[in-house]
Amino acid sequence: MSNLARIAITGASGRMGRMLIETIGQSDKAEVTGAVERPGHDWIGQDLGLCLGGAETGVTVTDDAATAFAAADVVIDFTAPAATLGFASAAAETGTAHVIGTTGFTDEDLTALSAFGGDIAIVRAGNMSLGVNLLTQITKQVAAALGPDYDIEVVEAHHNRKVDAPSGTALMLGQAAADGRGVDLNEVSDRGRDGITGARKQGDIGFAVIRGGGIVGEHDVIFAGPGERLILRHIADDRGLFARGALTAALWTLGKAPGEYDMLDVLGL
Ligand SMILES: NC(=O)C1=CN([C@@H]2O[C@H](COP(=O)(O)OP(=O)(O)OC[C@H]3O[C@@H](n4cnc5c(N)ncnc54)[C@H](O)[C@@H]3O)[C@@H](O)[C@H]2O)C=CC1
Ligand SMILES: O=C(O)C1=N[C@H](C(=O)O)C[C@H](O)C1
Repeated sequence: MSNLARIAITGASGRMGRMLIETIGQSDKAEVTGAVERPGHDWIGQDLGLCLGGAETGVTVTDDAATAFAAADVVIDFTAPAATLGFASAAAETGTAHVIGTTGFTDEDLTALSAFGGDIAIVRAGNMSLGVNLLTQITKQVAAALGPDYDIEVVEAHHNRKVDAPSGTALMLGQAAADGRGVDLNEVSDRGRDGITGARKQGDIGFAVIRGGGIVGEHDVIFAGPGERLILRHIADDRGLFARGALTAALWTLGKAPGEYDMLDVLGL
């Protein structure tokens, strides 16, 4: 019997699904034992390896999440909010830990997800990279140090296939800035400017969004103050960055008590 952690991948054919399968394939600590796609997808019923243009793996792509999860130690899920809510319910039923990279949740979705943290270990982060999670800590520190005459703006850029905005990462950075200032992000965030907007309101945290080409993910936190600007920047060069973070999180969940965790817990930041 193998000592490898058994991992089920949802959204197996997606950009992140493929990257996760490649990353886990190179790991000596884990193996892909399940692959889930949405009902009606071409890959359902086919061998995962053949779908990816490689050798047969013995893993059949399925739309039956519960069966795939029951045979896994942990699920890694980068799909879409509605799908992830369903997967959290299935993972809670099968007692399988759930690593969530999906972004674009509403506050109601997040409340619903929280309930499953009573049954299983859930790690959720809008960005699984070490650099961004470190940047949230730095952003909080800088926001706490600078007064309200430093305007905070979060600018993010992503590829033209991304469906949610602002990005999960931008929201993490905005939350960190709000935490640093001791304010409620919902009360100060300015997420859409168009037309005669009036002057900027002091204390707001603004978000701006760029979509184009194949940009993997870029984030700036700008502190624009009297006579100077401080800009904190993260650039992701390669999606493998997120997949490696997700695998680290998946291995970290093994033996963990039920609860809601994030990458700061995983990385010990
Ligand atoms: N937290 C992080 O570090 C990162 C998060 N993301 C997030 O991950 C998510 C996915 O991103 P991509 O892979 O670029 O998107 P994608 O569109 O390439 O892939 C999504 C996959 O999910 C599948 N899917 C959708 N509904 C499903 C269902 N009900 N059952 C099974 N499969 C289903 C789709 O068929 C598709 O294969 C997005 O929310 C994105 O923002 C992406 C990169 C890094
Ligand atoms: O959709 C993406 O691609 C990414 N999504 C995440 C986000 O919304 O922040 C993380 C990363 O920036 C790539």
